[in-house]
Amino acid sequence: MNSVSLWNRYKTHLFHDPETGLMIDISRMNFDDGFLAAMEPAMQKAFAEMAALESGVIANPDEGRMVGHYWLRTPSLAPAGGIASEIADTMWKIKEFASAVHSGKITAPDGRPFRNILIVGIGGSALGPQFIADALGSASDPIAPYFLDNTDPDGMDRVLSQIGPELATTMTVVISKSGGTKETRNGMIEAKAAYHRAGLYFPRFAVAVTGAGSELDRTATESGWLARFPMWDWVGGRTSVTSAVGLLPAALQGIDIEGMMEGARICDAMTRHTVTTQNPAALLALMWHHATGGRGSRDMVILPYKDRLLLFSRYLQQLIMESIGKELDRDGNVVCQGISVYGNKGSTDQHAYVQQLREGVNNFFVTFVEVLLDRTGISLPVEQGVTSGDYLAGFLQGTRTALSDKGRESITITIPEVSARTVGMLIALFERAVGLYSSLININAYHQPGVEAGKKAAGTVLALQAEVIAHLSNTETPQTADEIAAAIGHPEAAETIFRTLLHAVANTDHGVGMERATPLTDSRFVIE
Ligand SMILES: O=P(O)(O)OC[C@H]1O[C@](O)(CO)[C@@H](O)[C@@H]1O
Repeated sequence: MNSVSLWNRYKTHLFHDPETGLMIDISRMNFDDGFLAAMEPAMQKAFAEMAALESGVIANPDEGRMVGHYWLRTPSLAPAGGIASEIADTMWKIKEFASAVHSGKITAPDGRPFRNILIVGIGGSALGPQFIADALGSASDPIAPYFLDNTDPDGMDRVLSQIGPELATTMTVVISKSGGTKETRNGMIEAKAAYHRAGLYFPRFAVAVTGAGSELDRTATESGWLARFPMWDWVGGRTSVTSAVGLLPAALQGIDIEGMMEGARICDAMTRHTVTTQNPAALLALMWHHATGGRGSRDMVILPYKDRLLLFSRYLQQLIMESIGKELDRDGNVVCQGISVYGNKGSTDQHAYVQQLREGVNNFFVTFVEVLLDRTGISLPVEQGVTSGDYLAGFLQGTRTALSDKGRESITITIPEVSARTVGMLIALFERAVGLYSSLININAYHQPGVEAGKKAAGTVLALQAEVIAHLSNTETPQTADEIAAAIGHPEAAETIFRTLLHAVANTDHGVGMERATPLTDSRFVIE
């Protein structure tokens, strides 16, 4: 297509919301004239399903749950039963708590103001808070955020040593919807031990965000933690960023949570529109369908040209892949759906993998995120009449054109600036796009049965490890993995036992030693 035709296509398909400045450009997606019309009945069905979801039907039938993240921004939409007042009360409590911390009404036990928060959580209980903290944080924030989002001991040591003696003025916020996630439980135990080593009484520093009656909730109640905030079963982990999960850490950090909620609310209203071309989330969902054939045949590359949006792709990776990546459709057919999501930021990635995007395997579509405002204040020229920001904008346009010239597709989302409002808007935009797309491909976007398999298998490995250690404790003869497996009655588990013992040998915790052999799998293990 020549540049005049492309310009016409751009003008025809550009979505622009004058109130927020949000723009969605789908002109560089190569759908043909009939595509939108052909998809219209399916899209209308998706709108109807979305309206039913928002009205409180059981939209997640496998778990028997309503799906209510949109209510968080507009509580009046919630069905009767006290949900609206719970949402409002929690918002009020978050703001009160944060302002009491900022004003010094709530202090660390030694009377000094809290200076840091250590957020312990994983998946939806960490990715949203991390994205917001990085996108909207600044050096002048009253409180600095740190995260434990894994059960990696060295990772935890690194974060705790960064905090160092400031642990005495660090509040720990443990976030887990289920309250039983092992990685988060382990992070909490390690954090608690760090306070103990520093002579500090953990409950006076600890806050929980979790479901009522969960294991974490019970721990927090019984130990008298500083505060508890609720999570509800009608909010999914990956859509929980506008609940206490995302709002509490953000409010403590000093981020404008009202602005974020306003942005999300405005976008929610915009994406309820049932005229497809006036609904930016519907346009995204349709483009995903076009690009991937509705079967995930291409990857979604998220390329924000803004450092502050670096973590957006990681956040979206869970939102999209945990929602869409399903073996079965809603009728029980095996469909193995999904869209792979990756990305980082431009122009940095132009010096990494964009070479392949332009010339290599064409198995992706790009979603550029463009931010019009370069920085607060004016920029210095890096060349005659050209700023660093001009370069960033130029690189985005250049890459978009270079890809398009080679028939590689892209969507461009434009926002005026990175602010609490636009970040809230982006979050709501993709939440809705995921919901609409899941209707188009007939899958339940709100459960995650596949995650359970890995958790169960890990439990089996740890139970086996305990048996192996107990067995080795009762024998002085070094044994191979095969011998141990036979001796404990699990001959089928020799490989798992071998791998578990290699890990045990590398660490001093269990006192396991190894007599190396060739091949390595014939090595013998003993407790020394
Ligand atoms: O908040 P929780 O219950 O600790 O769960 C953390 C994450 O684990 C998952 O359940 C599975 O990965 C996610 O859906 C969720 O965001």
